[in-house]
Amino acid sequence: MTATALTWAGGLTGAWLLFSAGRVVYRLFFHPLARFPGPKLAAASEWYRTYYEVYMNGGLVDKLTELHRQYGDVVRIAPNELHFNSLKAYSDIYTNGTRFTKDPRFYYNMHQPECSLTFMDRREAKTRRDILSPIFSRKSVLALEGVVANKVDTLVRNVLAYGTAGKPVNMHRAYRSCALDVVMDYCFARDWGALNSPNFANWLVLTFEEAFSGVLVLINFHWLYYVMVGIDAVTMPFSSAPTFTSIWNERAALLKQISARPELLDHQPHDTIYNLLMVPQPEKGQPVVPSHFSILQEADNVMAAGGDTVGNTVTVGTFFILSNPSVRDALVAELRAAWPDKDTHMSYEQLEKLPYLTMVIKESLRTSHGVVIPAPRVVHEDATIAGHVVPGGTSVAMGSTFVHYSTEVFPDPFEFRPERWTNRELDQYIVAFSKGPRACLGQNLAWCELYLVFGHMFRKIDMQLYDTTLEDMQFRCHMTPTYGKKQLHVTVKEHD
Ligand code: HEM
Repeated sequence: MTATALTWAGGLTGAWLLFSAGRVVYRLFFHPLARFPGPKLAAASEWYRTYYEVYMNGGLVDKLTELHRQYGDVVRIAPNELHFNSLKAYSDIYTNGTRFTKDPRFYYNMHQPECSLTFMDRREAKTRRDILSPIFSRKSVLALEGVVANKVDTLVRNVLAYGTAGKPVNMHRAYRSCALDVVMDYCFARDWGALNSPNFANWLVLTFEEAFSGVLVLINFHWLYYVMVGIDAVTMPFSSAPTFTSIWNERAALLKQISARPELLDHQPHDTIYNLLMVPQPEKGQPVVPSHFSILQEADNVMAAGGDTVGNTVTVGTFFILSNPSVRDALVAELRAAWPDKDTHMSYEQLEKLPYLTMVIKESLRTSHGVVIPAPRVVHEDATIAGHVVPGGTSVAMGSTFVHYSTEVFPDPFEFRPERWTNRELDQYIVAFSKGPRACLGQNLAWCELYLVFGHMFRKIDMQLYDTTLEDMQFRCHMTPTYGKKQLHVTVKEHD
């Protein structure tokens, strides 16, 4: 290197160091959030949050619990971000009437910017929700209940086969296979067949298992996405193994066919999301058909949103029911009394009327949390959240665990106690589906799945925990909770 080049390099490094030091001083003393409590390192740099999210492998939520104990109900967790811990704050941030929008730092970096989950513009988000809502309405779910019931029958049959063979079953994968098969059929009229894969180890179930643990890495180091796409493009021609890209390509080909021959939409076994997305609906704000890129992203989104979440809820619920004999006995007794002959049909609407089953499901949602990472929202103009005046431009959030473990409403929050739900006032504190204008769009479908899976599994199968302890249910806080490698295993035999 020549002397001139060295001088330039030294000068640029010096300028960068000076700029960085000035920025830290600004953030610590002059930034609009400087008056909020929290660790100085968090106020100085985004790397603090990244450290806990990525290097501590989904450890941010545990750290936030510690920080709230130290600093109170609001903590500055990054130069421009606040995290809250109070019931009032949750309602101020997320419920109806909020004007806050999704934070691009988080949602844009998922690299799916044109789907219901990630639209940041409120109008675009509302339009897409209005378009998709009919397929996820209670009416549609009841009309397509057979799709769900069919997968649940396969789940029960295939799980029982392990009992006949005298082998334990990986229930976490069995449940996630069921949820994936439901979403594939319900949204795309496609028989995916994950439930028929040996050991419930379908490649897509395994891929999601890996992908959910990696979401926070991708959000923090978003350039990695392009590396992954590049690797996929180079390796795909030499491999016959299916990937996300192959599903994308297959769907893209289907969209082309539908565009050329819209009558194909009438020849599916039942309506799918394409019936709603592939036609103009000006009255709902969709004057023209969205781009294929956007429709493909939506397809990926519902596929991801519907599998892991339902699977986690039934896994966690099953573990706690089996660990608490009094809960299991009460649930089985209720199901037997209402459904003496298990070979007769039992519908979603009949199961919904069972009070103990309903309380078990609510407790399972509370202890599995839905999306566990605090979902960040941007405050555009100065706003008051739980009595704190928050300057416009700030990113605010509150994770679902902070509601679900609040001792104010849930005494002994780490205990699995379905009876607590006899108090219907508590229903407002189930936030597994989030709340307000961006709450889960698929929650009617999710409730139907939860009733049918819990109802049929516990009426028809006698399960015992196999080599699974409370320790295996400890989760890391990635986007959804992710559990250890051992996973929930049970031994099974048929109930009479
Ligand atoms: C127990 C099951 C489920 C839970 C706990 C759950 C939870 C959630 C949560 C917490 C959100 C908000 C995420 C955020 O604010 O970033 C969400 C959004 C969403 N969920 Fe679910 N979900 C479940 C099942 C499903 C199913 C079965 C589907 C559809 C097949 C679905 C589709 C969606 C969609 C499309 C969104 C985006 C909504 C928007 O941003 O406007 N979910 N879900």
